[in-house]
Amino acid sequence: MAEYNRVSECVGLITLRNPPVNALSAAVRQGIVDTVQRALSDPNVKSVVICGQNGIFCGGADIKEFGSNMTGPPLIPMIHAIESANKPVVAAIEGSALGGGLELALGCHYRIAHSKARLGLPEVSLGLLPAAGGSQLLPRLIGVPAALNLITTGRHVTAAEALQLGIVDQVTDHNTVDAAVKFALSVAGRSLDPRRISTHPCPQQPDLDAFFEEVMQKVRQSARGAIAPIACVQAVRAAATLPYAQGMERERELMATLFTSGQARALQYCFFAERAVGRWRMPSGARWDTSKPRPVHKAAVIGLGTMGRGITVALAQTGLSVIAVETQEKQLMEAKQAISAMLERGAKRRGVAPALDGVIYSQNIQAVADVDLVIEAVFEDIALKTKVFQQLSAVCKPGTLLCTNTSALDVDQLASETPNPELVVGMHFFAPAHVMKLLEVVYGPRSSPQAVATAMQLGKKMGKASVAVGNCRGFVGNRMLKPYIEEAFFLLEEGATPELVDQALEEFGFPMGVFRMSDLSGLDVGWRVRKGDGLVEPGTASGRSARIRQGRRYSPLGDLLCEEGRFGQKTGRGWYQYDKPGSRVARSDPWLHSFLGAYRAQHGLVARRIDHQEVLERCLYALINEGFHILDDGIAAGPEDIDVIYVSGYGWPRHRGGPMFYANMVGLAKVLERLEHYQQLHPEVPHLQPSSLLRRLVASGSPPIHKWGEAIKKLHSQL
Ligand SMILES: C/C=C(\C)C(=O)SCCNC(=O)CCNC(=O)[C@H](O)C(C)(C)COP(=O)(O)OP(=O)(O)OC[C@H]1O[C@@H](n2cnc3c(N)ncnc32)[C@H](O)[C@@H]1OP(=O)(O)O
Repeated sequence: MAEYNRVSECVGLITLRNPPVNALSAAVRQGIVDTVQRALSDPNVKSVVICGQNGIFCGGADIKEFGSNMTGPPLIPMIHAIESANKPVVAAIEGSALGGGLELALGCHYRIAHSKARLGLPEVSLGLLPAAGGSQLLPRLIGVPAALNLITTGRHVTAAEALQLGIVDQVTDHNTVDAAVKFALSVAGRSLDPRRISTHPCPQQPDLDAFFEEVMQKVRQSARGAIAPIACVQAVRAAATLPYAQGMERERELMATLFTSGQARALQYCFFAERAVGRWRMPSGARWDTSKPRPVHKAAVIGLGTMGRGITVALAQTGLSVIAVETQEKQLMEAKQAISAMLERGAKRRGVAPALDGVIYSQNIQAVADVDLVIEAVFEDIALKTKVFQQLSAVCKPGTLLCTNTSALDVDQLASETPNPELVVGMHFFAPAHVMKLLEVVYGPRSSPQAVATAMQLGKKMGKASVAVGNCRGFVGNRMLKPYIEEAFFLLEEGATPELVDQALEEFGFPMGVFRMSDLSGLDVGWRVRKGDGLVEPGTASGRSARIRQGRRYSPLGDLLCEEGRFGQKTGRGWYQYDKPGSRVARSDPWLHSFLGAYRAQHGLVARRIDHQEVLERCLYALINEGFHILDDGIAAGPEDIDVIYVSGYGWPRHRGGPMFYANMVGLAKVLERLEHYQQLHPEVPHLQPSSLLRRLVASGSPPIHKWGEAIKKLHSQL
């Protein structure tokens, strides 16, 4: 797990070998301890180089070990032994040096990095802090503000930035190990005292108390309830104020609290879930590892409204050539300007040239004749989309994949209007499409595995968290959102205010509660959908019967606000009021409160006191319950798919792992009991009726989330 060789006669070369990322498993740690000892005791060795095999230095501690009893030598004494060695130790950093990997490098006396390497202390994103000395060493090396920035955000820096910050001593474009060996030879015999970071004083920070108070306030605000960023600040403060040994003790104490926390479990679950969704599978048995994607060199986007523009940018930024089609001349001109501006801004941010020449604009759908894949993003109207699909089928070369960016329409129905339904999939982007991480790849019963594989691969290229899901109304994300929003409306009828509901959800960790979100996205969006579903009626009727539509409880509150022209931020009024249309600062609106009072009186509803717990239970458990229906229906292959969708596209707080992980943490029996409780109180609300899968999982002993897949298979086979 760590190989030892002597090179250039007097350099001991230690190579970490633990594919794919040389994580510091027990065996690797043991290997390092043994090989360092060997190098230090070999009189022929004058200096030592540590590197990793296969172009990656080290991805840090082995995260898979965290859930089990840790064995093998601990990291901290291992790193201290390297630092206190009497021969120079040089880290040769290729690929990544992350977390414990960077801490290992900080224990070395010198660091040489390849120009393409990335370095960072991302422990915070796993609910932890750099507790192998990173929180104490990095501030001593690069100063408190820079170290705080890296440690509290977990961001990875390039080799160039690492050099500028003083994390590495040299950057090379050539063979890093060769450069490190040469360097190691050049420093052999030099005094190592100045190179031992733990002995450095932490650079002075003026107005220390005020500085840390301000940092803590900012971090608390952005953490939205996450505890690790706060512990990271506390640990760095210890580095700035305490001698090294005491700082290390503080680091250990803080880590002890984080290590066993539910948040750390949630965040580590997210890490693996994001990787697991790439291993997609369909109910037909088709899978990621047996389905070969088609090459996509040239793509097209049809319809250049907000979504089409974002999709064009996302595609062009991957280096594809894109034909962007919009039939309306004025709209095409506006889109061209907007897309160019987005590409320029993105390129500036990433320090590259904008891919302006990668996009060709056309008013004519014939221009897409030779593309490999088309993404249709026209107005959400089935007749219009059907017409576009028929045109595309006639125009495109054989084998072109036809993708629709619908958020609600039936992908299978569209597919059935084309001669090659196997080439049709949904690619459901989220606005703004070039920014939002999530992509739902929607397959119908006739979509070919190759079409799904191609869309998934393209999503990955665009940097999206791409999740393959089955076709149903709202797919996964929006289908689960519906009961969540409906419960929020019902809570208003029963006595809550938008402020109360939003506060409960924001304290839970959502960036915005239901109503502030609805004001941002526009109340008219849902109104149009409800009208299409035949749910909207004139608002004059009163009483309970006026609030039962299509046999179930219905709240017309959103419709009534739309009838008043209150569409949210864009009209300056919605669930809140705004200084002017387009303004973003929501203020409580007395009009809305009297409107709610009048509405309750009209319908004979008596307002009661509603607390945060009820808001959370009703909104979140209704959403989770729909998640169980989705699993039972086979629309999502596993709970990880649902959780990745919610964390990357719907603002579910990552430190709570996603809705299904949250249900697992709360306990399935408790979720079931609360749903049963609310269902008894609200029998006319079907979405509070516990899903049969939830009942069956509880009856089978509430298996932990990583065993749900197995349990679901078993339960289905018993049906
Ligand atoms: C205390 C805590 C300490 C001391 C720590 O060190 S905590 C760990 C800190 N390190 C990290 O957070 C790094 C995590 N890894 C990554 O960011 C990336 O994997 C990478 C940048 C190192 C490489 O990225 P990429 O090439 O895209 O590869 P994948 O991300 O797809 O990973 C490949 C497989 O390796 C598994 N993996 C990655 N890192 C670790 C790790 N530290 N421990 C265990 N396993 C790791 C990853 O899960 C992939 O496997 P599968 O899940 O696909 O089976």
